[in-house]
Order: sequence, then C-alpha cells, then structure tokens
Amino acid sequence: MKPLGGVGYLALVTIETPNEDVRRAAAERLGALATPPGALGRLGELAVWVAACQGEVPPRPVDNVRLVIFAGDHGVAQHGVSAFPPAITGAMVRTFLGGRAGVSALAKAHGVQVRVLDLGVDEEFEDLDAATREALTAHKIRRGSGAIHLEDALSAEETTAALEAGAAVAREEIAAGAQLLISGDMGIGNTTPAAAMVAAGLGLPASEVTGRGTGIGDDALRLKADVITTALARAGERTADPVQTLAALGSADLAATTGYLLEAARRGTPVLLDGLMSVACALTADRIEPGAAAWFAAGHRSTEPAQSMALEKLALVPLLDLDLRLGEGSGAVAAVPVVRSAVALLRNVALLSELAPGDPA
Ligand SMILES: Cc1cc2ncn([C@H]3O[C@H](COP(=O)(O)O)[C@@H](O)[C@H]3O)c2cc1C
Ligand SMILES: O=C(O)c1cccnc1
Repeated sequence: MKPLGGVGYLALVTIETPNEDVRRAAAERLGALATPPGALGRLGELAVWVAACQGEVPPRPVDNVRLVIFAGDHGVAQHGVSAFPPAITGAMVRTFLGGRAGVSALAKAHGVQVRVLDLGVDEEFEDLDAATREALTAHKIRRGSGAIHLEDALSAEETTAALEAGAAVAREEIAAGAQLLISGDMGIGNTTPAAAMVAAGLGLPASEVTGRGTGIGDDALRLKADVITTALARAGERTADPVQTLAALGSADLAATTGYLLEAARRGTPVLLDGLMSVACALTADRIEPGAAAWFAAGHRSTEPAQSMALEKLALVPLLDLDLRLGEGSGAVAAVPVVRSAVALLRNVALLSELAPGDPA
C-alpha cells in the first residue's frame, strides 16, 4: 500500500499489482514442469496468479479460506421483484448460523470458514443469544436499505460507514490468517440493486442486465426491469461515480461487500468472486480504485446476465459454469478445490529437467 495523504477515505491508498517478478518466475516454472506445454490449461494460469498474489513461487497451499456472507434487506423486495418474501432473509441468516444452508454444506466439504454478518437486515434478531446477536450485528448499518426506484438506498454517511465496515471485516479476516477471501450475499431482492450497479458501471440499459434472480416469471421480470430503469433515471448523473452509485442504487450489505473486496485488494489478499452480488461489488470496487480486480479471480458463472457482463468488463473468466444461481458465496466455495488443484500442480509436479532417463535396454 502506498499512502497518498488525506484526500478522503477512498483515495488514501493506491493498489499495487500482484508481484510481477514472481508471476514471471511462476510462469517459467509452469513451462518447465514435466507436462506438455499448455497441458494444464487454465489451472496453470490460476496457479501463476496465486503465486503472484502470494509473492512466492512455488505458491503455498491455500489452507485458510474464509467466506463472509453480507446480509441485508432491500426496499425493492416489497415491490414484486423477487419470487420470495423479505422474511426469508432473516430466516436464512439463522440457517447460516445453524450451518444448514447450501453454502454451509459446500464450506464443510471444502474446509472453508464461514462468517455471516447482518449489515442491513430488517429485524433485530432478539431471539438469538446475546453473544451470537452481538457478533452478527457488530457492523450493522441500518434496518433495510431504501427502495431504489423511490429513494436512495443509503445516505452519504451510511455509504461511507458501510464501506468502512466491509474494510474492517476484511482486516479481521486477514488477521485471522485468510489466504483467500470470498464474499457471499443474503438478501431477498438483492439481484435488483446488484443489476442496477452493473448497469451504472457499464452504461447499459435495464433490459440488458435484468435477470430472473430466485426464478421470477415473465411479468415480474418486466416489472423488475421497470424498477431498475426508474432507479437509474432517479440516480441520474450520480451513476458516473461509483460511491454515489452505491448510495443511490446499492444497499448497506452491497456497500460493505465493496469495502471488503477493496480492502482485500489493498492488502494484497486474493479473492475468489461468487455470483452477481459479489461481481457487481467487485466491478464497483475496481471503479473506485482501478486495479483492484487484479486481486480477484472468478469462481463461477451464474445464470444472471449482469454477472457475465461485469466479469467480461473485468477480464475475468469463471472457473466453473454450472448454471448455479444461489448466491451465498456458493459458486466460489465450490471452486475452492480448483484453486487448490492448481496450487498443488505448480508445487508438486517434477520439472522436465529432473526426469530420470529410463534404461534403454
Ligand atoms: C431460500 C433462499 C435461499 C437463498 N440463498 C441465497 N438466495 C439468493 O436469492 C436472493 C436473490 O434473488 P432475488 O433478487 O430474486 O430475491 C438473495 O437472498 C440471494 O442471496 C436465496 C433465496 C432464497 C429464497
Ligand atoms: O448470481 C447469483 O449469485 C444469484 C442469482 C440468483 C439469486 N441469488 C444469487
């Protein structure tokens, strides 16, 4: 990190690139392995990226992988954009705490640490024991974010606080030894603000970015696109600025996710991105500090069109393409074994020069 002085929260540091000398040395090692050139395909490229991020060749095993699920409610969820009611958000938060969600099963299978945080869920979780509730809500910004077609999602102060909360969470995870970070999402209606953030970032109309989220039908899809069109018009020229985009079109949980990804990049910790919410925030992070995306790899391609468009803009090719549309960090967690496979290859395969010649007889 290079301090630049007090020019405001978002311009305090510039983001360095992963280590270029190590990247070159890792690529050289890859080319010298006892495999035909190019035979490891994108696993080889992935291993080289991990080495460059770590600043070490061969790369170290990626044992400590940590997922943070940013939960929050969205005003638009009360306006017909989702196939499910907002009460599911809190219910799923309890399911993560109980280790019974989709991503919980994947995380257990792959040894990934899971932490769920309430940044903006529209309830108080008074039924939970005090310690659990305190940990869950330690970074809470507000109860529910504004319905973006009618009002701003957040005030300017809330936006800054959410970005800072996400950055603090990243620092906590890095202090806990994270070698790879993942962001997950939970919040009924969140594909609407996330698609709007992608539309703002790429200058696209709602018709191109709107997807079916939890599985809405054609009528709800039209309504959702109208909500996004109205929200973009309401935000107006503020869409040219990524932080103002978060205030106008995002939410507490999405702003915190953006701060988390940005801080990971600033601190040189690699990130595996998940579906639409994770990638919309990655796009926003890279708009705030160009170069952040050099620290991101794409775990999977989701069925949401805006996710693919944002990945293309960031020049990231997803590791998996399984028609997943769950969120929670699930696609990224499913891709963790792919990252570990890549690292194992670059660490453990012999060099061609080391091959013992066979007995010619
Ligand atoms: C039971 C359930 C579990 C989920 N886990 C993630 N999502 C995902 O679906 C929601 C986004 O889709 P939309 O914008 O259409 O509401 C978010 O909660 C996201 O985390 C879930 C949704 C449901 C219903
Ligand atoms: O892209 C995603 O991760 C996604 C898609 C639909 C619903 N929830 C998440």
